[in-house]
Amino acid sequence: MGYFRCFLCSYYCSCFGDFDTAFFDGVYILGTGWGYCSFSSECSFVDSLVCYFWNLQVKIFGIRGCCFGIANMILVKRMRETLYSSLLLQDISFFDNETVGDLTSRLGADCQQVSRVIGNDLNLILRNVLQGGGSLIYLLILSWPLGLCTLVICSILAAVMLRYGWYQKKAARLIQEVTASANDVAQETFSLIRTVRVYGTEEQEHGRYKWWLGKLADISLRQSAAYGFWNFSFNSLYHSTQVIAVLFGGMSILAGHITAEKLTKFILYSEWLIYSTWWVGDNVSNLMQSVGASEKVFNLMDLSPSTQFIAKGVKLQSITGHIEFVNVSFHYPSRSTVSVVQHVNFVVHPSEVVAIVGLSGSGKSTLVNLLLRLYEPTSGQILIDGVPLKDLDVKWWRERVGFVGQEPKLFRMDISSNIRYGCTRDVTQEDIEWAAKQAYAHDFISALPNGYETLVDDDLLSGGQKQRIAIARAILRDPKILILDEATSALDAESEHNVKGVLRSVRSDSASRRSVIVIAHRLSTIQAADRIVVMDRGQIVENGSHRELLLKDGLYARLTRKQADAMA
Ligand SMILES: Nc1ncnc2c1ncn2[C@@H]1O[C@H](COP(=O)(O)OP(=O)(O)OP(=O)(O)O)[C@@H](O)[C@H]1O
Repeated sequence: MGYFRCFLCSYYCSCFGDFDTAFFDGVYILGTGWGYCSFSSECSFVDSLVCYFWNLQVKIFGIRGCCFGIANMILVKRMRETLYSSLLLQDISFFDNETVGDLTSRLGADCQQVSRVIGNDLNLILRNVLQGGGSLIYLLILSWPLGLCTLVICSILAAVMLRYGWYQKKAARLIQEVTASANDVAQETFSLIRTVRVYGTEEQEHGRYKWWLGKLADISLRQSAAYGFWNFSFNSLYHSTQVIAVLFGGMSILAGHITAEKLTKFILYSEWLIYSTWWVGDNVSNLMQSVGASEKVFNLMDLSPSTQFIAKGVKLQSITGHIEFVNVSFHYPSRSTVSVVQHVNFVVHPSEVVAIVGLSGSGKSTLVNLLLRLYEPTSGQILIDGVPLKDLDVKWWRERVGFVGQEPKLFRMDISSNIRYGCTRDVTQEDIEWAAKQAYAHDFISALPNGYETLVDDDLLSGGQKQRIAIARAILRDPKILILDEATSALDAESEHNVKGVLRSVRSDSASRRSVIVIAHRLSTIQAADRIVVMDRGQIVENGSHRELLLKDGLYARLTRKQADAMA
């Protein structure tokens, strides 16, 4: 019996808390964090030794903490992975509505919050519920009227805590939104630091960030006030249990209903109970905070991927490069009332070079976005070799398209890796250098201290150098369809002339010739195109060769004259 009691006591001590002193039905245990078990009159030496090792085992190996830690680590890793891949597979229009700061906050701080729930809060809640439950049972056994009084006080405490937890959840959500907005401001300012410096808007940017920090401080202030109220409630209720215990317990002793020893035990256990309630409440409010923080994370994780990635599309045996826009209209999802492209019809024949020109904002890049399937037409369709583009396997299609955009972006990696980026075939260093030579990038790359191994990012090279690397990237893919959206605007005239010749056909045999769509504002550079499509306010207004369009004397002729006048 002594062994059993001693075992229970030490197990209780080791599992439910690091108590300095614990009473259990007359057995006096000196328990510390290491589960040191003292000898009592009822425990034999062997009993105490077994209990001691049991405690040691629980504490040293920290089975419970270790399990929670591992579960937490696995879960957070999976969460981050799932969230990241869920975001990567969203439609481009999703990113039009979300900010980078917000998404990175979700991946970083928010996932960390969830980790805290799993690793700490749940663990502590479990421990304290067990400890509080044990104390309550023992209190009721000691004296049920006093036990019930303590239970009522704990219930009030629990009610205050629930309210406090609800408030914390709301505050956490607000804090997250405001933090994400502050992050956005900082991210934007640092990425546009050159513009900020040139326009001298450091103070203005500081003010913008400070405004969000002020909002954050405001919410935190209210959170602190709520915490103060909560703490006050706890202290008042905690002391009232002691007052009740001493008052009624003292009267019961005088009446001879309970002994002084029982009252001492009662006070100690009621302290345990109320502290357990406090801990549970505190952890539940943390849990609520984390739930508030993780709600958006879970919503984002639940998003289904873009239909492009779900649908199993057609992979053609070969592709000639015949592109046809059939009555295509489109509006961006974020501006559903503004039609950006209206009833567009035109054809690009295999190996043809077609230039798209027009005033700024007339919808040229939008046509390219549709061809790349970054967005789907609102009506009409695009046919590739007679097959609707939306029926093609999106990965297969993109592997066959080379694209150089207006402002090429480089990844923070070496130049070789940047040129190789997205290339699905095996390429050697010679292939990379060959592509760089074609793009007239080899000379400047070789002049860099580490040559092709030089680490670059979006800020470390000139606009023209970045364009050359992006062109080399496109050339290396050897695509059947090449799209150049102001791809050579930052090159000097000579390089532009040379690069354009290369882009039209990297190899001279006709099998390797490609269809090229080129968008350019500098009209002198597209005169040699097989055909020129002229756009105005989302519609095609002219279509023909340079000579034919000049004879028409329409928008194209007007634009050409204006550019010639400006040069003069
Ligand atoms: N992601 C977007 N969301 C909403 N509207 C957009 C988006 N991208 C472009 N637009 C709008 O669509 C219209 C056409 O833009 P687009 O970029 O196609 O013009 P563009 O002819 O290529 O102009 P530029 O010659 O200046 O590059 C513009 O009015 C622009 O504001």
